[in-house]
Amino acid sequence: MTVPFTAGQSDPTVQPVPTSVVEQVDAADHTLSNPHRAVISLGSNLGNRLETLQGAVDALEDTPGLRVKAVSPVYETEPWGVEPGSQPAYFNAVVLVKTTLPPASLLERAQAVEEAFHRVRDERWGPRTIDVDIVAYADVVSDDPALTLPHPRAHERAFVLAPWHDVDPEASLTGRGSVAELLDALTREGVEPRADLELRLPE
Ligand SMILES: Nc1ncnc2c1ncn2[C@@H]1O[C@H](COP(=O)(O)OP(=O)(O)OP(=O)(O)O)[C@@H](O)[C@H]1O
Ligand SMILES: Nc1nc2c(c(=O)[nH]1)N=C(CO)CN2
Repeated sequence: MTVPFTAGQSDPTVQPVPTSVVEQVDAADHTLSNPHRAVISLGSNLGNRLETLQGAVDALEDTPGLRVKAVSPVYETEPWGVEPGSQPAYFNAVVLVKTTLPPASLLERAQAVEEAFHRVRDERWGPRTIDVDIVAYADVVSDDPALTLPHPRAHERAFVLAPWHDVDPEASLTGRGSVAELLDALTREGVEPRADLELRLPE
């Protein structure tokens, strides 16, 4: 007669799992069952800007583990950080999402969406068909250059804060203060709402 091993007792093939591994698995499980809010900024100043922004919203919604909860109005904005008149005007918008993806996977997905719209990277702040930036992910603060959170320049960009404020007037940017106050401190010149245009919230 074979006597089965009693779990956790004398089976020599069962090795103890290190506490660090248990903690990592628990953290991953927690993330999976606990969606986080994230704020994503979209910008386009080449090609059919509205169509591209809508394509990016739809591609985000098609991401497993991500739901788009809100889409902001569209703004037409002067290019920020470059010589005036050197680039076409942008369309900008912000989307609020809930996601079970960890921050690094969300960035990967954002970059895949940029690639799908043939975003070319040559000069810093060069014109682009689409830019997908992670403005904030829950209350995560990170100075990792590959993914800095919140986005290190979001607090000084009215083209991010104005649409974000429209969809979440109570929002705050971790470590910086309320979006409403940050926006008050900036000029809105060159950041014009385009009430004649609209992005659809995917069904
Ligand atoms: N919060 C963030 N969102 C998106 N990319 C980030 C973030 N933090 C760091 N990065 C890194 O920044 C790198 C450059 O990104 P990108 O080319 O989109 O910059 P940019 O949009 O031209 O400028 P900016 O960062 O000022 O918006 C990316 O490869 C990415 O790894
Ligand atoms: N108006 C505007 N200016 C920019 C934008 C943008 O989305 N809108 N994105 C940049 C790099 O992320 C640099 N400058």
